Order: sequence, then C-alpha cells, then structure tokens
Amino acid sequence: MTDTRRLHLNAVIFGLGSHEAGWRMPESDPLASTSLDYWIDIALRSEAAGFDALFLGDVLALQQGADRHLSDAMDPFVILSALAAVTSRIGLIGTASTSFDHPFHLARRFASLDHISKGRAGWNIVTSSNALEAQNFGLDAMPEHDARYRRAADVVDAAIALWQSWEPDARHPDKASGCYFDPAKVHAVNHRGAYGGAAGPLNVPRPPQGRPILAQAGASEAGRAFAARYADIVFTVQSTLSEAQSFYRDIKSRAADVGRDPAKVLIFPGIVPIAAPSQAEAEARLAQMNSFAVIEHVLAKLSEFLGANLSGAELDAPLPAEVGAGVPSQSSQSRVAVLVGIARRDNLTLRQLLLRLASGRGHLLAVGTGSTIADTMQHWFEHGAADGFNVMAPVMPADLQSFIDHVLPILQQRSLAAPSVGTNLRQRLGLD
Ligand SMILES: Cc1cc2nc3c(=O)[nH]c(=O)nc-3n(C[C@H](O)[C@H](O)[C@H](O)COP(=O)(O)O)c2cc1C
Repeated sequence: MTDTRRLHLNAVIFGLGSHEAGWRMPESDPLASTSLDYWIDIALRSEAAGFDALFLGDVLALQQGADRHLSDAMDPFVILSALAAVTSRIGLIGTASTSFDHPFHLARRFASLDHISKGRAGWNIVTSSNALEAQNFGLDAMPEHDARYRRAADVVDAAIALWQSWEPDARHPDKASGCYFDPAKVHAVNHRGAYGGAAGPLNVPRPPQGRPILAQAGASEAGRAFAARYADIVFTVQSTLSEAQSFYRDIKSRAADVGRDPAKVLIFPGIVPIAAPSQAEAEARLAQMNSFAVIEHVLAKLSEFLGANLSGAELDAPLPAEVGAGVPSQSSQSRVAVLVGIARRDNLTLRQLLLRLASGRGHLLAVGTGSTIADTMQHWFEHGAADGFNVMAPVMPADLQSFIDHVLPILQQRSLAAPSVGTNLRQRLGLD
C-alpha cells in the first residue's frame, strides 16, 4: 500500500536551543532569548522552510544552577502573540501548565491566540514536575504525580467545555435590531470538577479551529492514558527505533480503546539534528558544543532528574548499578527510564551520559550529513515509530538553519515533507 502520509515537523525552541551549553558557542548571542528579533528570525526561517508549527517549551521557575545554564524563559503567550503578527501559516504551540493556572484563563488565552493567528494555536499541556515551580506558587512541593494528571484532565475538560460554549454561528451582529449574538447559541458550562469550576460561557467566541491543537508529552502510565484521551499530538523522548515503535503502538492502541481514530493521534519523537556537509564536520560541531558543557552542572542536573545524588560518583566509570532501579515516582518517569536506558544500552561512562544529557536531553541525537539524518527520519516514519518529529536544534539559529539547508531538501526530494494544505493548523496536520 502506498504511504500517503506526510512527515510533520515542528521546530522546538527552548531558550537558545536544546544543547545545555549552546549559549557559549562562538556564534551565539547569550542575551538573544529576551529579544523579539531573535524569535521573529526563528519564526520566519521555520515558516519559510515549511515547518508545521513552532513549539515553545516552558518551565515556571528559574532552574537549579541557573547561573551556569540559560534557563530564563519569557511567557510563551506573549512571544506567540507577537509571532502571530509576523507569520501567516505556521502553527503556534505554547506550553502551559495545568497545575498552576485556572481553566478559564487557559481557555481564554488559547482561544484568543487562535483568533489572532487565524486558527494556528496549540497548547502543549504539561503538569509540571519541578519542586521549584511549586515553590513559586506557594507550595512546598509538587502535588503527587497521578494527582497532577487527574487535575490536568479536569482542567482540560473545563477548557474544552469553555471553547464549545459558543456555537460556531452564534455571532450574527444585527445593527438594525441591536442584537449582537443569538443568546440561544451561547451556553453556560457549569463545570464542577474536583479541582475547580467554571460557570461559563467563555468571553471569547468559538476559536477558529473549534479547539486549539492539544499536545502532550507524558509517558508514564497516567501520562499515556491522558495522551490517548486528549492529545492531537504526542511528543516523546525516544532514542531507539524499537522503543519508539513500542511507544507508538501503545498510544495508538490506547486511542482506539477510548474510541478515537488512532490516525488522529500523531506521534512526534524529538530529534536533535546536527547536520553538516560531512560526517566529520557534524561530529566536530557536536564535540565543540560538548566542550562548553560544565560537567559539575550537568551532573547536578542528572542527579535531579534521576533522584540520585551522583556528586561523588566516578565520572569515567559506568553509571552506578543502583541508579534508576527505583524510579522516583514524583518526577518525570519517562525521562528517568530513557536516560538510564541509554547509559546501560550504549555502555556509557557517567561522563559520556552527561554529554548525552547536555546535548539532547535524551532525545534521538542525529549527527551527520543531510542524507544520513533524512535516512533515520524516513526509517522511523516508515516503520511505525513516528508521524512527525519535534526538531530540537541544539543551537539556534545555526543548527535549525543547517537542518533546513541539509536535511529538508532531501526529505522533500523523497516526497516525505511536502507543503501542508489547509486553512488552519488542525487541517494542515490532517486532523480535521
Ligand atoms: C519533548 C518534550 C517536551 C517537554 N516540554 C516540557 C515543557 O516545556 N515544560 C514542562 O513543564 N514539561 C515538559 N515536558 C515534560 C512533560 O510534560 C511531562 O511532564 C514529562 O514527560 C513527564 O511525564 P510522565 O511522568 O508522564 O512521563 C516535556 C516532555 C517532552 C518529552
């Protein structure tokens, strides 16, 4: 059977890129992330290249060791609203946490972004996992892992009800009679969930997409159940084909189990591309980035991720055997499994694992020429591991541009990445 699917691509942006030390590269402007020009430049490059969407991550705290690592982050809504004004086609997906915001605020902001962008908004739904975030909202620690997901379901149910509170044709302003909308087509919501309520209706008319695109990245049991129920696109950290295939199958079958069409739940593994005219040049670029990583800082981050104190561990020996045996239940369960899995599978020393974390946070690291990277993407796409990729350039904008120059033309030649069609993001992703 001919595969008529199109490989979808999002450009993911965390700060100046996904490499921990990217801000120290000779070409980087370490202060760029608070400059609107930086965001506009990336948005215009991505849109011109044909990416489906920009995806902005977000964490609601200055992270541990922030004096050694760029972790400041402006509000994605503000950035995406500004980008809506200078772009016309690319999707605008922003991260917002269900743990610290009211569903009315969330529904209203995403509906507003969807209107001003003419149907290009997406919400990366996160539950947050970092105690520093909890402390910024008056809590001592994050609520328990599965309770966060229960709250997320409640918040998203309320947001969906609020988006639907206006029927699509409710507004028929009649200047002659003075009737602005048909009151029979704007409804109360009366959402009364365990975690909060909203009477409704929303004070923003039905968003152009009906419902902004919902993205999600949890991979624990609770996270997968949530994704199967709500997500249009699922971001995932996968570093091997077989694990990616098993995740893909699992989410698609869970979607079918809850009565959804599995083809309408798109799976996007993250890929960290370092593309160059030759393999040697790509590897040299990775080595250069890694040479800027501050090992003690990355060690502290890994300890935090794994819930294990690694400060005294031997850097040039394998990861201590006991690490990862008992996955800390309150943190990002999937990330722990991925990182420990990479270390054990590739027989990495602790130092090598630290550099893997610094360079790609455990995502698929693709270092090579345009054709070798395109081969990997095509293989994953055609072998049940991916419907698209979250392209996480390690250093912005240089590695995004290298991906555009070296990898994209090959994907296009192979008819894998073609310009998307449709009037809004949902249609362009084939989800309508
Ligand atoms: C590609 C990707 C991007 C993510 N971006 C964010 C983010 O921007 N902010 C955030 O708080 N969490 C982010 N997460 C974390 C997830 O939202 C989720 O909390 C995490 O994967 C743990 O879920 P789990 O415990 O169900 O595995 C991201 C995860 C992945 C895989």
